[in-house]
Amino acid sequence: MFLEVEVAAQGRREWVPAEAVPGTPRPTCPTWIEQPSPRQPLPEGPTWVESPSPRLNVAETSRPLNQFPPPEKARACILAMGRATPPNKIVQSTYTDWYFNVTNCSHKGELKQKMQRICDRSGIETRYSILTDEFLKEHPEFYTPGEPSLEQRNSIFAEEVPKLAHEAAIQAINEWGRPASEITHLVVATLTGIAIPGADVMLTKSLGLRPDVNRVMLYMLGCYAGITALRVAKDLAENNPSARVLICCSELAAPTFRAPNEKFPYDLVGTALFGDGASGVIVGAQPQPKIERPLYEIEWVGEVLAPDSEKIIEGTLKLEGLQFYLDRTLPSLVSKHVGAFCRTALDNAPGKPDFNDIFWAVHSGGPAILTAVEQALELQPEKLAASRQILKNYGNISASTVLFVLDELRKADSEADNQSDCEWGIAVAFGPGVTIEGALLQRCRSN
Ligand SMILES: CC(C)(COP(=O)(O)OP(=O)(O)OC[C@H]1O[C@@H](n2cnc3c(N)ncnc32)[C@H](O)[C@@H]1OP(=O)(O)O)[C@@H](O)C(=O)NCCC(=O)NCCSC(=O)CC(=O)O
Repeated sequence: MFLEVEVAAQGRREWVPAEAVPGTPRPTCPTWIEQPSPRQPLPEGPTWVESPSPRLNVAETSRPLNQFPPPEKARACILAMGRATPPNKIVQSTYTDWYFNVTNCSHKGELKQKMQRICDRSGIETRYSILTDEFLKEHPEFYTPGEPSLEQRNSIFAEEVPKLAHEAAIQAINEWGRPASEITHLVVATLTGIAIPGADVMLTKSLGLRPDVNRVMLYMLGCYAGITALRVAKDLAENNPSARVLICCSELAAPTFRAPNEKFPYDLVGTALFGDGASGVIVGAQPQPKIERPLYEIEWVGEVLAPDSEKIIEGTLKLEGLQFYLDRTLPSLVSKHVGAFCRTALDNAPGKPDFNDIFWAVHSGGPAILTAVEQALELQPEKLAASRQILKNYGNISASTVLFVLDELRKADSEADNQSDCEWGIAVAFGPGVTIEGALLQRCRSN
């Protein structure tokens, strides 16, 4: 315990250990309580009573939770970004025919028309996938109803996830301009399969990182994991002198790929929207002058759970792969809670700017998600141009999406970067929970 005392001779105040101040009672230690011996029957515990959930309104949750570090600490910055996709490009306008054909379901006319309607309204023109004709010929278990495929899927993902992450990481490292051996921490996020050892180990080897690089693996979080990775990287960079954190998000849509089935209409939504892609990001504080060129300073990162929403996005790992349930109410739920969350984030910026005074990197979950955010925040349509462009070119690439949007926004020649005048911005993503996670960023002007 420390007490603030006045140093008499000098008239200033400082913090000293309590025991150094005469007359201060010593803090009492918790007393040891006799426990019943294990042989005695345990006293009956309280029974589990179903209590009404606290029904916290997101707007009412106590904030600020994340106003760390204190201002004198150097903020973490995004120092470089890279992205990668598999070579196989899907053209969305022809996808329905290909999908029903390759899964031997062309006879399911009504379902096929529904899929076509979803694809037409998806806002997507192209996306990327490891699933080619040749691949699916070799792996009929991916679409044969009732055929177990978890083992095959996992062994394929164990190779493909780090492979894609490697490409994105190499781009980021090249842009960063320092050797891979100077990466001190590695944070890897994926929703695609589970491997032991994981993609973090494969990447450490393939990228030539130091064997004592400190690794963190984020499995199965969902689309908000790109921001979670930024949050972890920010903490690591701000609390470890000279740390340089490599983030890799690597996502494939293949875990949920299966033949269309009338019983699971939400499968069609996922199959129409999700694509493959990996993102590499390097984060560090106190950039080295003339070597490192910071892109964004990460001012604040936070997340919040929407109340009573656990069943809105659900994944179930089955022998036939990952079953992903997407409730139709997701866009309206996002719309209900995103405003309070983003206001909290933005209150950390000087002058508390308005939503239309900043740049936006919103997770391109689907056109209905983007419209929900646009309407809830009353954003001018151009504010989500980068998010819509990433959706159009890549689809929803889960955790990588929001990082692709940020990468798009920082490219001065990008069509979507019509917000380069804005100094402050918010990157925000959504996923199971339902979780809203976001970062307040300040654009670095040295670029
Ligand atoms: C799917 C859409 C592109 C469809 O566009 P529109 O809404 O404009 O069109 P629409 O209403 O006519 O819908 C077209 C058809 O899709 C059906 N449909 C829409 N949403 C559905 C759902 N969740 N489950 C089952 N069917 C659904 C409609 O009933 C309709 O069928 P019919 O034509 O037969 O009447 C859009 O609704 C959308 O963007 N939805 C949000 C998708 C989403 O949840 N994304 C987040 C993914 S999760 C994520 O990003 C986070 C994470 O994974 O962690």
